[in-house]
Amino acid sequence: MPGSKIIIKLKNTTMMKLYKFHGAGNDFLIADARRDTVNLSQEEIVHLCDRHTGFGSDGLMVIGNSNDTAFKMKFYNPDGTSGMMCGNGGRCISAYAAMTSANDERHFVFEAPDGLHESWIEAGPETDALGDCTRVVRLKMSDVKEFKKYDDTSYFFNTGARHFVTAVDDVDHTNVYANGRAYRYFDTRFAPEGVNVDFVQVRDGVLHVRTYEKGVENETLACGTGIVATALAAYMMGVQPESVENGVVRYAVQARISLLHVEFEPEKKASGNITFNNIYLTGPATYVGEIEVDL
Ligand SMILES: N[C@@H](CCC[C@H](N)C(=O)O)C(=O)O
Repeated sequence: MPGSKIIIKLKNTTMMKLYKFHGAGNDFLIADARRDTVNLSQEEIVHLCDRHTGFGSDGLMVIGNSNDTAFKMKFYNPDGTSGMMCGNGGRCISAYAAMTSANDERHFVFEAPDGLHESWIEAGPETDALGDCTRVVRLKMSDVKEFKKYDDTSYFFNTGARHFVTAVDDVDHTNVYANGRAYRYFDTRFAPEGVNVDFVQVRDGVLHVRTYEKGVENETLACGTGIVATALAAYMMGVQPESVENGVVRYAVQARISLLHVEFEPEKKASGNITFNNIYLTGPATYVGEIEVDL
């Protein structure tokens, strides 16, 4: 298997492997319940994801067997909360499924918290000088049937996870941590669950986005459901897409360290409502290495 390998044996008992991936810098630990017995408590998830006292990640996923699809994905935030979709997680778990498949499979249908998803390995695997191994993964997201407009530059979308998207004049100098926390914790519009917050600025036809993620309670380097929400909001704000072909709208979205693409088909209903169908998120998913733990 390509990628660097770190084996950490804490005690000499039964071990569970965890695979470290990142999707555009949004990093995850993956446990494989198809092979190992995975029975993690919330406390253990919080510990594993902790950047100081654990291994560190923006979330943990469990890949499991499914009766009807290639696999089942369960996602946990680093605070142990779950029940939502994770876009970059969906791309990373697809890269992991490809990496562990017998015949280098490149297309998957899988179950996730918000329903069925389909993914394709579009390019790779390509190993870099550090031994990290990247695949370009295209992920079909759930259609979005409803959203909320607050004003011309701010929208709420549920793209599998809850997102508030707001346009800013200078995203590089936006205080994502302070402003994100203010919306997440103190804005009654999003209570009691809270919200992820995406700050976007359009520059040279590209959406530059920075996201405060709830559950991480900080800025992450990218957030897949947030990148999708940002592209849908940009469409509603009248931002010129990178292309429109046969009804398919495409935006380029620059997260902190990677460029991703979002495609979708907007549909205007007789009621005047707009829905977003056939939404795809495409970007890199990188295998970093594996660790072996006992808890
Ligand atoms: N990073 C994820 C989103 C994870 C869920 C989010 N933190 C929440 O609590 O809603 C992505 O790539 O979509």
